[in-house]
Amino acid sequence: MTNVVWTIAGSDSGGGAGIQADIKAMQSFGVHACTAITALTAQNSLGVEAINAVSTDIIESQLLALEKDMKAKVIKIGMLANVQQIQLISEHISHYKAKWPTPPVIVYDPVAIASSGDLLTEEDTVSAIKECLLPLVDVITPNTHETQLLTGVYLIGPAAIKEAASKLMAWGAKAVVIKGGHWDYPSGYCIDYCTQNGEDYWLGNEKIQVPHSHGTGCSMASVIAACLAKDYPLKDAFILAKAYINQGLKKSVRYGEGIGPVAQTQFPTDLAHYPQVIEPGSWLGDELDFDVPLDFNMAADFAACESKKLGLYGVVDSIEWLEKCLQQGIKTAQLRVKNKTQNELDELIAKAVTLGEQYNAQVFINDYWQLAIKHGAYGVHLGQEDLESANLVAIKEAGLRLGLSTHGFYEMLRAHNYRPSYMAFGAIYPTTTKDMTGQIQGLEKLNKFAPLMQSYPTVAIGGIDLSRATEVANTGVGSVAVVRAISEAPDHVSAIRSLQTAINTKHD
Ligand SMILES: Cc1ncc(COP(=O)(O)OP(=O)(O)O)c(N)n1
Ligand SMILES: Cc1ncsc1CCOP(=O)(O)O
Ligand SMILES: [Mg+2]
Repeated sequence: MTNVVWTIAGSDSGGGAGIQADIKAMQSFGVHACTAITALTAQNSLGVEAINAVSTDIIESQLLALEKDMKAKVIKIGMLANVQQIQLISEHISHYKAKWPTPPVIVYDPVAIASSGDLLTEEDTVSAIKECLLPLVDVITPNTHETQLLTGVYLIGPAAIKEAASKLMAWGAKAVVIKGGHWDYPSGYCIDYCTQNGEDYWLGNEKIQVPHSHGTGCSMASVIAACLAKDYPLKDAFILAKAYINQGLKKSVRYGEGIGPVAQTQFPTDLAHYPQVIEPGSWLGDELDFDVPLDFNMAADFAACESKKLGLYGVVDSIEWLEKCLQQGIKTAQLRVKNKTQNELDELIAKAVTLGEQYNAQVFINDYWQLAIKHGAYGVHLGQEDLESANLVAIKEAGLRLGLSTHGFYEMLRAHNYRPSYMAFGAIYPTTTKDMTGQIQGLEKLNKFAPLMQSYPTVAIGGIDLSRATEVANTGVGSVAVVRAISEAPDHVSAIRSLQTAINTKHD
């Protein structure tokens, strides 16, 4: 079942949208696409000439064949041509959710209007969608026209987008992605919105002005489905889908005389295709009426580290261990202490700073940025949650370096807004040092993070030991951060030497 995704959708004879787009987009993200076709549309780049809904019997035969042998981890639903089809699909999905050992995740792209402006579904379908299908949907991905059609909310601004999403969730959808390709708010920009578990995510970039955008909606939903099948969190799937579409728009070419298809490419590896994570205080944040953040929260372009490659990075919880690491020639280290009193912290951090200077090493202080500033530390390491509370302006003005933790693509792009001194990716492997449940990234993702963030010094952390150090370094990440691989080693001197050798050893 791993990585099997079904698409239940209409065929587009022009090859740009529908089933044809879905298969190609899913393929680009390394999942296997199975299909159940709901309509045989006759269309080309100029418009839709016929719809030709497939009978419910024929749809059902496709679903039964797949269910027997190729159960899906994620099911993406696209064009449903009439009420009977909506009812049939809803019945089957209810059955899968109740009976399959692992219930499938349902991504519903409520395809209603083709990019040519033609209606693709009968007009009486909206109430059937709300009553039968939405309660079964994990992620719904309408564009702004479809959102208006389903909710009746006229999308005059961000508050209306949120209101419409709330309606979709009140009808049962667990999460909502509203695709902003047709929105033009603010003018000249493309803004997309996602909401899940009470969190809002907004992405934006300048509109890519190309005529060939046919299939962008289907492709975006398909990439989301594929990424969910690969266990990416929705916010990461959202960002990757948007980057994939941006890349496809830039690479699109003319086929036919009208609106040609978005190009189906590959995993986006160029940062230029990625959208901006919109945060309070940014220009787009202001346009979207985000609450203005505290002044001290807005800072970017932190002091640079000595070199791009930080090498073996020892993360320690005592002054004794810090000195042992520095004595063995480690040049990047972090004092990461928890549960100490203010007086203890003051003394520890002062000592850590002195040791760093003595050994000419880059010693970062985890969490305690005020004391790091007070004692003139080399730098501080902060987590994503600290970004809202730490005085980033004071850290920057004091000339301290800033290292930021990231767990996934969304957090990485968010961290990029601050232009930190280095970017850390974790947890790469399971670890017992810290509870990282649901946040294990693995080597495949690290292989994507490191080149995307190649303008920064990069650090990998979490579960790295001698047996894994070389494969981690081979991703191109410039530093390997470890806790237990040093502190729990029977002989820390030889452990440090072996780790140093392992991360400097490239093999194919
Ligand atoms: C190099 C490096 N990367 C990540 C972390 C984790 O920092 P944070 O998210 O602030 O979590 P805690 O360490 O405070 O538990 C780190 N410390 N160092
Ligand atoms: C602090 C931290 N942040 C992400 S994983 C981790 C702990 C890494 O410890 P270890 O190297 O022992 O797995
Ligand atoms: Mg921290």
